[in-house]
Amino acid sequence: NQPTKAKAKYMGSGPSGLSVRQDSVVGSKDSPEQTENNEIYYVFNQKLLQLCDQVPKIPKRASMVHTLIEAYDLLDHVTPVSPEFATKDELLTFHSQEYIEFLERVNLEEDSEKDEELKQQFGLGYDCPSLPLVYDFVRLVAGASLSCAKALIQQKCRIAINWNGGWHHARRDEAAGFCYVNDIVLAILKLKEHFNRVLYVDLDLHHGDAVDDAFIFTPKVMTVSLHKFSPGFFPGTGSLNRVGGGRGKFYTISVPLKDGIKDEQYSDLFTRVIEQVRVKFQPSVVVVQCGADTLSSDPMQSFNLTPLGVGQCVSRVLSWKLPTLLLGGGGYNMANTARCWSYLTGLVLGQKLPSEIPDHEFFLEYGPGYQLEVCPAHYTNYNTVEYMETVAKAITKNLENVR
Ligand SMILES: CC1(C)CN(C2CCCC2)C(=O)N1c1ccccc1/C=C/C(=O)NO
Ligand SMILES: [Zn+2]
Repeated sequence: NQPTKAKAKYMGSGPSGLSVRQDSVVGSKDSPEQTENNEIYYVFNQKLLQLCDQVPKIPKRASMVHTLIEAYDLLDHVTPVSPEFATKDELLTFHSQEYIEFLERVNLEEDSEKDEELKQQFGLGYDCPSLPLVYDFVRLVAGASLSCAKALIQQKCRIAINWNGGWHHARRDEAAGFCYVNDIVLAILKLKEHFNRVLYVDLDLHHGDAVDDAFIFTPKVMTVSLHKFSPGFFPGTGSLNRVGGGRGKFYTISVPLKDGIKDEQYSDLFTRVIEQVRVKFQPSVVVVQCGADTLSSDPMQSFNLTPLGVGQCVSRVLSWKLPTLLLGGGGYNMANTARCWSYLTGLVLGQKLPSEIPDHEFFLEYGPGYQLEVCPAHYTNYNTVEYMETVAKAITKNLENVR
């Protein structure tokens, strides 16, 4: 029961070229407006998939994730919700007017030489190639994460999922690190209006720098980021002594790791840190960025995790039974990213998925084994026991200053 295709009505070309009225229907087509109070909101529509499929470096990833989840019959157990476009005002709660109006203007341009230096100024260029319909993409990605935040606030669900969100590097006034809009900051700002203490957990290979920066001075949002930290590795921030500042000091937790870490060591450290965070911070809502570029066969070739390791961390957070928002993020081995996020969706539903990849449009991408499981690679693990102890002890010490 997919949401019917959002009935987009093009009302002639406005200033941005396309002004679309989005009648998003909630729930299934045969029960419009009806939303059984299901526990799990799953946000998507065809427009969002189409826009995300076009993002370079992750071609068709959005559709691969969605169709694998559908092929495993998981959509029958969630409430599929078609997201609204974020309004310009909603985008402006974090992003600058100049940046947003720039995206609005270049939305329709082909990749012309025009505005070239302007594009550079706003981060479009190398790490963030110009996207066709970039403004529509930004508004719908942000709208999807905001739809999740609103559903959690209105208690329409306890868990909300947007696998097309999680763009943690986007800055207030520029695209960065392949992120064009910071849907995470927008969602947290919305959640913060109704929840006292928001916990943000970033499991992506990369440090969630722009989310950290957005909340570095407030004790209302605690950010915990596990990431690769090594000379020259993007974004270069997230060292152990990055603890936040002002009234927010010690409410930023950085967990810097080395290449080669595997499921057990990763989830053990995560558990040690996050259980202390839970006791000290007592979050009222949790946002988890589940970037899958930590998996063993990701082109990043850095960490050596499998979906089981990521799942152990997500399960730990879900066991707290708090309102929880799950987001996507990095992940450049498309099939393994789809495997990971399908596995996590099954986890949320308490469903064990069969190992055989079900037949569906992208079946051949899962060869030669056509299995759900991801095998660890034979990487050297540079995270010694001593190093892990040092990290855990430093974080414990910092957390003594909280509460
Ligand atoms: C352009 C991509 C995103 C792709 N890529 C690899 C993977 C596969 C081919 C090269 C990168 O290193 N990228 C980046 C380049 C510059 C800055 C940031 C990133 C990635 C950020 C990220 O994942 N944050 O969570
Ligand atoms: Zn990443």
